[in-house]
Amino acid sequence: MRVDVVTIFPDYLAPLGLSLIGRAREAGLLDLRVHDLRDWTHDRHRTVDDTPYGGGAGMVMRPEPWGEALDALTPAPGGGAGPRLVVPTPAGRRFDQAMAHELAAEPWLLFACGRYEGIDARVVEEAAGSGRVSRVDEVSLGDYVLNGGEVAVLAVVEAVARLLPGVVGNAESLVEESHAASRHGLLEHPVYTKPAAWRGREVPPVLLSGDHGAVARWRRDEALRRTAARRPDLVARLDPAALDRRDLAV
Ligand SMILES: COC(=O)c1ccnc(N)c1
Repeated sequence: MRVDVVTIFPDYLAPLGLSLIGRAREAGLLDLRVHDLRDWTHDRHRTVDDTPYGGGAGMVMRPEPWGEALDALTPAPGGGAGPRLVVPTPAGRRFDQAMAHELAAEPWLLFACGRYEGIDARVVEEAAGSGRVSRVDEVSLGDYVLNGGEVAVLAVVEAVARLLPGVVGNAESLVEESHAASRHGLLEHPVYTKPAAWRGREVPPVLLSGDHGAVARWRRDEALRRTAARRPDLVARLDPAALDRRDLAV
């Protein structure tokens, strides 16, 4: 997978050179390229923003640098499949594990990191109709505001890259975690490791019992309990299979 990121703070994406994602890049599983939007400015001050039409506080990112950047980084219409353009914004569609899987199936993603009050709306309109990108998604991590899209890109790239074959050592661990489809929308159960007793707190005895059926039932019950307590919204959408304990006869 190729991933391009356009930002006025390239150093913000440095963490993508570390650990799991860094190894994926070294292994050639992820071709990550970070670009400075100011490379597509032409004035002495390398200006990327201006005051908003209609008034109001803050500044808006100018369309010209973005237009030139996207033209430079995407194939001309008819020149082959372009990237899926992803624009992190509080006004976007909610990012979730299902979207992570959707994006992980793409051969090429291009992230546009907005700053200030956002990017001139014509940039996304122009890209969507340009024939240079496969589609455009404005994506939100949740109902809160950041100063820029870079932090969101770090989160989305990690959530997506870890799903690529070969990136996570034990693919099995991808199956068991919260929000994975296999968990029917339940949150993950509590996890424990040695020592069996720590500061007077014992690991739940069922986990030491060796009874795999009882462990599976305990984990399912704990996942349900947690989900009901922390995410009642997910309970409303629960897949009935999540409640079916017949499949726990391991
Ligand atoms: C500038 O971008 C944001 O503030 C942002 C991006 C994605 N998700 C959010 N919740 C905020």
